[in-house]
Amino acid sequence: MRFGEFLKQSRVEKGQTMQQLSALSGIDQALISKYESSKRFPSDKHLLCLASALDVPVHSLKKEWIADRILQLLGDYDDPLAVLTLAESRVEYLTSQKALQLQDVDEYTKDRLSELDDLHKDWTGKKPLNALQLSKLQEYFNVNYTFDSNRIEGNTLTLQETHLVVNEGITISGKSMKEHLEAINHMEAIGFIRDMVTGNEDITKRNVLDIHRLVLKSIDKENAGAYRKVGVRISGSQYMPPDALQVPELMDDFFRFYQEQKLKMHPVLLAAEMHERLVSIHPFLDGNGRTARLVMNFILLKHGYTLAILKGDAESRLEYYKALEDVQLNNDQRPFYRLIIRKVKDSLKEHLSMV
Ligand SMILES: Nc1ncnc2c1ncn2[C@@H]1O[C@H](COP(=O)(O)OP(=O)(O)OP(=O)(O)O)[C@@H](O)[C@H]1O
Repeated sequence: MRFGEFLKQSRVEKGQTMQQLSALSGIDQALISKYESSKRFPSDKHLLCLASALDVPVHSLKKEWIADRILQLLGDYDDPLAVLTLAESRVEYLTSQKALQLQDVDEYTKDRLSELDDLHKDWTGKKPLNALQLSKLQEYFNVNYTFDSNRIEGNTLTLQETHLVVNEGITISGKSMKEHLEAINHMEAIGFIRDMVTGNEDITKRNVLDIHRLVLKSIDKENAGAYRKVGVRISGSQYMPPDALQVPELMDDFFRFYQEQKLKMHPVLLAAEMHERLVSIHPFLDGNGRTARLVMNFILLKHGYTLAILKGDAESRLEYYKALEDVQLNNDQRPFYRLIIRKVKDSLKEHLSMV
């Protein structure tokens, strides 16, 4: 049934003439006639007026209306089912985000969080560290973090080589310019998120784009700091990131979610959640993982935690990807939360052992 037929049926069932519906809804009778013959589609405002005049729930009218608009959009496109399948996967993703609601945290995760809270207290108790000690610690963890984050992405610089490139300015023979730039850029991006913390800044569209711009600086000028305009696939994964057209809106949701949750969620879960949401939207052509890990670490640092480092060896990478897929395909956040909690714990313990 088309929207117009549905409208007409609802009117006839109520025993109303078109004239009566016009009087009750305040919509011109000629226009109602066009709606009923599906020659025109009502605006949202007119949908509300019609629903109230006919005493039917607005969502039932809206549902028919949307179905018709989709049909109109598909037109004579030669593979409408492919479009609908794609749209369906997006709907699943959006509903799994539960319109910005979070599923309850399970007992096991709560227990792990409470262990973290104790370690966090111990770490806070060590502050303030003296300036030299602090800069040594930061240098050590910045290099380790850069090494592993870039290794996940396929960079082949070793830990030692990463140190030589970023701290000594040495060029490693046999390694590409891109690999050198990735290391240098990542160090700069860590400096940027640390400055954001010092400057009491927060997650905003501008800051996230700036982080991404730094990650791809001098590597991909065209895409650095810009949302993608084309579709992407994540190799080896069944999960399909959303269509490029949806990226700006999903990113607006991402920032809105942060604003709504930042004072409610446990900071470590918030950091994990923002990480997962960003890589699932996959707003960039490249550099999504590195940017999302930097965003996560910004949130951790902002709340007095230390850098959480996801390792780049094959086994750890697999666990990381599998945990992401559990959220994306099975709507199960637990493995990803637990992975991040474990990484934050390892980092706090290692920091504590060094002071
Ligand atoms: N289902 C998934 N399986 C694997 N990776 C996923 C999945 N969903 C999202 N991702 C993210 O995609 C990232 C890869 O995307 P992209 O190549 O754009 O990022 P990158 O920063 O260039 O590389 P990398 O994150 O590997 O360092 C992964 O690191 C991971 O964070």
